[in-house]
Amino acid sequence: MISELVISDASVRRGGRVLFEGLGLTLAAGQACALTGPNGSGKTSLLRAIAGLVRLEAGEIGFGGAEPAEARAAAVHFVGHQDGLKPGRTVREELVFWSVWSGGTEASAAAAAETFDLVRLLDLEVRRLSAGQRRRLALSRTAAAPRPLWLLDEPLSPLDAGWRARAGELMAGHLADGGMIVAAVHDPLPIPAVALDLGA
Ligand SMILES: Nc1ncnc2c1ncn2[C@@H]1O[C@H](COP(=O)(O)OP(=O)(O)OP(=O)(O)O)[C@@H](O)[C@H]1O
Repeated sequence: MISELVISDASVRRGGRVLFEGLGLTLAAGQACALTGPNGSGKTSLLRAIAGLVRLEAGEIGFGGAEPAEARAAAVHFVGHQDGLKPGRTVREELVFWSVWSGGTEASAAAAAETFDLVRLLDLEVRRLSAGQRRRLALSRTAAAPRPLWLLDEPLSPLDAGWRARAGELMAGHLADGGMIVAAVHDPLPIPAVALDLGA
């Protein structure tokens, strides 16, 4: 279990351009960060750097003393903007795959399907889902296996008003349980969050 995320003096370069430098962020258990900034300012790149998928040019990302590779493998859910779902799998196959892969079980996958109202869609191929249903399926990974740090890239954008509110409740519940969230957003997050603006 990790209980802290500390980013210090971080810089990331992509395509020959420095996206940000000298960036710092400290999150404790129970805290969220709303990452904002114009298109191309580096929000996704920062989430990917926290997940270990993009190399920092300078600086450090620490997980409260845990070994970074282990923390990333066992304590982080990354729900990307491109949600990484396989179009030819059924919702059930996708949910069970991600659940077992991230340390959950078939039973926790079934519970996640209930939580995200996916039960009637379980036999449908992912390619047939609407944008909001796809996002609910991607977000259901967070319920299928408990992991303390959620990295969410525009988690609410395709969701309707009811699901935005429900996602806010689920995020608030995660924070109340001592979890942490870093979410890249263009609209305000429906939970209290530290603001980090890459466009500032
Ligand atoms: N693999 C790559 N090679 C070259 N440039 C890249 C690569 N990945 C991202 N970039 C560039 O880095 C910049 C930041 O991209 P990023 O996706 O992090 O921005 P963002 O703030 O999430 O944008 P948006 O709000 O549009 O989602 C963009 O100019 C993008 O073209």
